[in-house]
Amino acid sequence: MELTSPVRPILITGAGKRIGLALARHFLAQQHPIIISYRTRYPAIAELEQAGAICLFGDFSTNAGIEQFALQVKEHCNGLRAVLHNASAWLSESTEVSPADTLALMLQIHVNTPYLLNHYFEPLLRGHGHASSDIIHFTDYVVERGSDKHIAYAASKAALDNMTRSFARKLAPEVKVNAIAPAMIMFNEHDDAQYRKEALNKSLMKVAPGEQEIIGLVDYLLNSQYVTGRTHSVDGGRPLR
Ligand SMILES: NC(=O)C1=CN([C@@H]2O[C@H](COP(=O)(O)OP(=O)(O)OC[C@H]3O[C@@H](n4cnc5c(N)ncnc54)[C@H](OP(=O)(O)O)[C@@H]3O)[C@@H](O)[C@H]2O)C=CC1
Ligand SMILES: Nc1nc2c(c(=O)[nH]1)N=C([C@H](O)[C@@H](O)CO)CN2
Repeated sequence: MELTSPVRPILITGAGKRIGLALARHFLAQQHPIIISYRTRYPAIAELEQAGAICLFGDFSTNAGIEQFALQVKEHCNGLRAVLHNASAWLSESTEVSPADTLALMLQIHVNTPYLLNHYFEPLLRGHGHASSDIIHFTDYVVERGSDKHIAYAASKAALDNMTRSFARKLAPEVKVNAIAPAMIMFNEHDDAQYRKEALNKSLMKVAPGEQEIIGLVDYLLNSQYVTGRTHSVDGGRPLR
């Protein structure tokens, strides 16, 4: 993509699989330029490259890795339409990883990464007019109720939720900043039948809706001229169970 492309790309982190990949395919289908980060080079990365996406390696486990990715992005564009902070790891407390390391890993991907990338990309998001750019933080339903098995994960997502309001105040009115707080959207391959049954029973709607539910909300937020600083739940009525 030419640096002078009139259409600013949408940046999606962690877009090699699942929700991030579905978002990447969605915007490519709309002929909107995208830049994605990947850590593992899944087969889908080649598909995205062939479809015209700029796919950049990004390992956010260190601050140096975050900076390296940000500098690569700046070499490929002189403006951004949106930054979708999708990259995440759903770590539970376990005997294999110490509590200190679990907390550090969760804070690194869910706090350090969006915090630093928002600062690196501010100049690329600003300067394009009123409500012309967006940041979307992907948080989680557990921000509002906690989790006894994913304590560090929930705490890090709660920090990300708070940063939504801070960055909304800092960057308005040029840049809107919102959070999407999903509950069960899609299972992981290793989820067994019993887990799936129990997980579906936790919401009123009793389904795992899939990526399209998130895509529709992202499109709504990108098209809004007014909505900012808010967390948008996608939880099937789970709080009401
Ligand atoms: N799926 C669901 O039902 C729910 C999802 N969410 C949130 O929605 C978002 C998307 O969910 P989902 O698609 O399931 O996400 P995944 O768990 O599939 O992870 C998304 C991507 O994040 C990347 N990633 C993880 N750690 C790092 C890192 N240190 N550096 C760079 N990339 C990294 C992974 O790369 P790699 O594969 O190479 O490790 C992966 O491709 C997440 O923020 C998640 O927390 C919230 C609630 C429910
Ligand atoms: N990074 C991820 N975060 C989360 C995932 C996931 O697969 N990757 N999955 C969930 C669950 O679906 C949970 O919402 C079920 O109650 C949460 N976060």
